[in-house]
Order: sequence, then structure tokens, then C-alpha cells
Amino acid sequence: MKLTIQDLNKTYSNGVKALHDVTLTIPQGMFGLLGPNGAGKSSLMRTIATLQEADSGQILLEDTPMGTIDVIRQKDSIRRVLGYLPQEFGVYPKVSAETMLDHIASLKGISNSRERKLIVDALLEKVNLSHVKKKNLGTFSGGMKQRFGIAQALIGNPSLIIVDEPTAGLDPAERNRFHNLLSEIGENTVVILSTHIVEDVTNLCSDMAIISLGNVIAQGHPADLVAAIQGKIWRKIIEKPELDNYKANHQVISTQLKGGRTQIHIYSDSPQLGFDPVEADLEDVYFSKITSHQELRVMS
Ligand SMILES: Nc1ncnc2c1ncn2[C@@H]1O[C@H](COP(=O)(O)OP(=O)(O)OP(=O)(O)O)[C@@H](O)[C@H]1O
Repeated sequence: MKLTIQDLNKTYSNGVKALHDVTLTIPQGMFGLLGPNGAGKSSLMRTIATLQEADSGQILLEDTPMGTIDVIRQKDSIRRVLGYLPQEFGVYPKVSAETMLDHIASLKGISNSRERKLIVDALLEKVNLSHVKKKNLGTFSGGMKQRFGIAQALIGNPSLIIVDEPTAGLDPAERNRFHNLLSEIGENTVVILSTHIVEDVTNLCSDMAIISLGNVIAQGHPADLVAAIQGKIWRKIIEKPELDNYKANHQVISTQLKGGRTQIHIYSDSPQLGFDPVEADLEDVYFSKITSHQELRVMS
């Protein structure tokens, strides 16, 4: 099974071009869609989840037990195999986790109440919320709400799962727990994880793409993308007021405070005076792709 997206375009009525000829192949397993705020991730996720229309382009879920599903034309078919955790996951604060899941399960077409109870109990166990299943959702922490969100997305054994920015706002322990949960989702599933947090992709994803200003600017295996920039990332500790000067003379891809001092990473094919080589990681890939794409856009 795989999800293929071909030349997808979306311009909102205010003129913002949120998706520009987006073409992606998303295989089974955990796929990271990485991009800064406003890159177009949610627009893409909502389009795949059949919640909004694209202006043009094609999305196919191929090699499913029902054959190929055309996401744009066969909305009912895709909804039957879709699990979706949106960015803003509103929960009814006065309803218990158990009651809400039972309700969502019946909306998803599981009509037998005994079957529903089995499914709901198993899911609550899976996301480690059994002990609070009678508690109202309004009393849940951010991490518990997100785990509840995953439980509702998993109802009906979906073969396509979309999670949009799931770890924003979670503390490290809750993020860790959420990562473990995501990594347990079956291998025969296409899981798209949209995020602006590079570490989420490093920890979880076997394939990924980077999106910036509505364009796909990189895609592949994280390790291959890192290998491609190895030997091209350099670092230096500078005084903060010097930053503009460095930006004028180098491709500065990131700045970071280290013990109160400013460390910069630059992208360069050759060694630069005063800079030390760095073992590149996925953050360097991300920032080098984003900065060079946004600079190109400014110049054009
Ligand atoms: N309904 C809408 N009407 C008009 N513009 C929109 C609408 N939804 C999103 N946009 C704009 O489209 C662009 C892409 O937004 P989108 O929410 O898809 O990005 P994102 O990568 O998910 O960012 P974020 O993490 O901030 O949600 C942004 O410039 C945004 O302001």
C-alpha cells in the first residue's frame, strides 16, 4: 500500500497559495512531513482527510484490499479506512473518555454495542488511559488528550492515519509516551506525521519530506538526506552583534544560544576560516533546505 500525491495545488480565496504542485510518494510506515508554521502542512493533511478540496491534482491510496482508492473522488471509501488526529482536536469537556470513544465508534459504523465495548476497552488500554476512562475529557492533561486523540483515530483499524502536529505543547515525558504509542501502530499502515519538530521525525520516521511555502523541497530517507550534507556543515561561536555580518558572507542555517553565547551553523562546500566541522544531523538538513529555499524565493 502507498499514498501517491500528484501535482496538488491549493490557493485560498485570500490569494495565499498554500500548496504548489505538491508531488509525494508516501509508503507504508511512519512518514514525517516537516515544515515551519504556515508551510502548508495542515492544508495538505486536511485535503488528504477529505475535509477540504484542492484546486487541482490527484491523491491515490494504492494497493489496498479494495484496490486503488481515489481520495478526491471516492471520499466515502477513503473515510472508511482513515484515522485522523487534527491539529485542533476539540474534546467535549463534560463527557468521559469511554463514552466519547463509544460514540465515535458508533459514528464509524460499529453498531453492535458489545463489539464497541471490546474495541473501546482495548484502545483505552493501548493508549494507557484505562484508569481514567470514567473521567471527563476536560480534566485531561495535554498529553492525555493527545493519547485520547490517537485512540479515536485508531477506531476501525484504519489503513491510513494522519496526525497533524501531535506533540506541540507536550512536555518531554508526554512527548516520549506519545512517540512510543505512535511507533506501535501496525506496519501495514500508512502513517503521516505532520510536524515542525525535527526530533519527532528523527525519532520516528523511516521516510520524510520537507515542505516550505507550499512547495516540497526535499524527500527521502532521513539517513540519506543527512548523508548528502555530511562534510558541508560548519560551526562557530560568535558575538551576537556579529550575526548580520556572518549572514552577509555565509549561508547561516541556524543560530543557537550555548551557555549564553551564540553558536552558528553554516552550510558550505569548503572549509571556512575560523569554523569547525560538525557532524551533520537532521536539523542541519532541515535548516539548510529551508534557508536556501526561502532565500531563493526572496531573490526571485
Ligand atoms: N482557510 C484559510 N484561508 C486562508 N488562508 C489560509 C487558510 N488556511 C491556511 N491558510 C494559509 O495558508 C498557508 C498554509 O497554512 P497551513 O495551516 O496549511 O500551514 P501549516 O504548515 O499547517 O502551518 P501551522 O503549523 O502554522 O498550522 C498559511 O499562509 C496560512 O495562513
